[in-house]
Amino acid sequence: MNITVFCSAYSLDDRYSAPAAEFARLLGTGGHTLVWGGSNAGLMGLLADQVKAAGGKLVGIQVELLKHKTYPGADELVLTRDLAERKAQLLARADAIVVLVGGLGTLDEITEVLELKKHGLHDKPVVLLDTEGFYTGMRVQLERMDAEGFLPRPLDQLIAFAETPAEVFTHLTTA
Ligand SMILES: CC(C)=CCNc1ncnc2c1ncn2[C@@H]1O[C@H](COP(=O)(O)O)[C@@H](O)[C@H]1O
Repeated sequence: MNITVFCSAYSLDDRYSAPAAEFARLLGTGGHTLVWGGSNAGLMGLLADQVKAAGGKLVGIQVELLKHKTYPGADELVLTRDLAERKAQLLARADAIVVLVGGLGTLDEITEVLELKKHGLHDKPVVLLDTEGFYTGMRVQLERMDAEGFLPRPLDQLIAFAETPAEVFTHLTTA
């Protein structure tokens, strides 16, 4: 399976980096391909190292403006002109999307993927790994949208929430 992953480009402490590394190992040992932003920075670089060490493949979708941060060992590297084209490629190359902890870049990516899914423009599984309750606030917001009529489809058809890396793969195999 080609799994597109959105996550932080910053180095984070063990509470966040250990579950990300475990997720990456499961992805690699499961024989999957990591499709990601193609960066060597922070959690993105750690993810790529762990997937590679576990025998998985790497497809990087990097953007021209950040090409100096490109991960050197990807099996395939795509260079896009701008962030919009990169987001389109990250989605196009995915069989499923997994979201780990991240900042504004991650929020931008997950919002676009959910908005397109809302409109029926794709129907790929989206799983959010909610490490350390990092996404509690976003989940509360999404559940309120769901409960009060702001979404055309039930929330659980748009996104699944996992608390552990193993649970992410349970969602992906039953999706
Ligand atoms: C100087 C530095 C840290 C460079 C970061 N270099 C980057 N290289 C590739 N993709 C990125 C980069 N920064 C953000 N992104 C995109 O935005 C997300 C991370 O942004 P953030 O840290 O969540 O907000 C990633 O999923 C990725 O697709």
